[in-house]
Amino acid sequence: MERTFLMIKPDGVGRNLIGPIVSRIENKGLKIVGAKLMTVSEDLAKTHYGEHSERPFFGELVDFITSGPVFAMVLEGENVVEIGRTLVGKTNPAESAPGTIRGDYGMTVGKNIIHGSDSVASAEKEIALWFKEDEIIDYSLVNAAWVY
Ligand SMILES: Nc1ncnc2c1ncn2[C@@H]1O[C@H](COP(=O)(O)OP(=O)(O)OP(=O)(O)O)[C@@H](O)[C@H]1O
Repeated sequence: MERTFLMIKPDGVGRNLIGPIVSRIENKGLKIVGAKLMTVSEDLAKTHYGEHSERPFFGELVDFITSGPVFAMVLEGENVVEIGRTLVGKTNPAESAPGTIRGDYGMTVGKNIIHGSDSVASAEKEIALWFKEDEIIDYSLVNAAWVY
């Protein structure tokens, strides 16, 4: 089954949004197979956002993501990468529709609450970067038959 990586950023954790965001994920029918509250090292931040290393906001982005705890998750489900991105919304909360996480909770691109993998390939890379194999749990949800 497909997996994706979502991470509630320090602004989302600091604004007590872990509960409301996790509720949306569970209500949608996605399965959480990994979850942890953690601090992000500078190395991890730089590797995760490596593709932006030449952008003018890179330093700010690394400072922000290492400024407080994040809540990292691995989610599983059919087509979960695309569904995860839809739940998250567009990068800029101003363009993100109401009903999406960024559309409902965010105001600026620099503090946009949550990250979600943008492709199956990045999801695989990000899961391997953020989670050890034994932190991901394989189990069945009895209500899966009502989702699929
Ligand atoms: N112009 C900007 N100014 C400040 N921060 C920015 C800007 N553009 C992007 N960012 C930050 O860099 C992150 C990565 O940008 P990217 O274009 O990969 O968007 P994304 O894939 O929607 O975001 P994320 O990777 O966090 O899910 C954004 O989520 C945002 O926090």
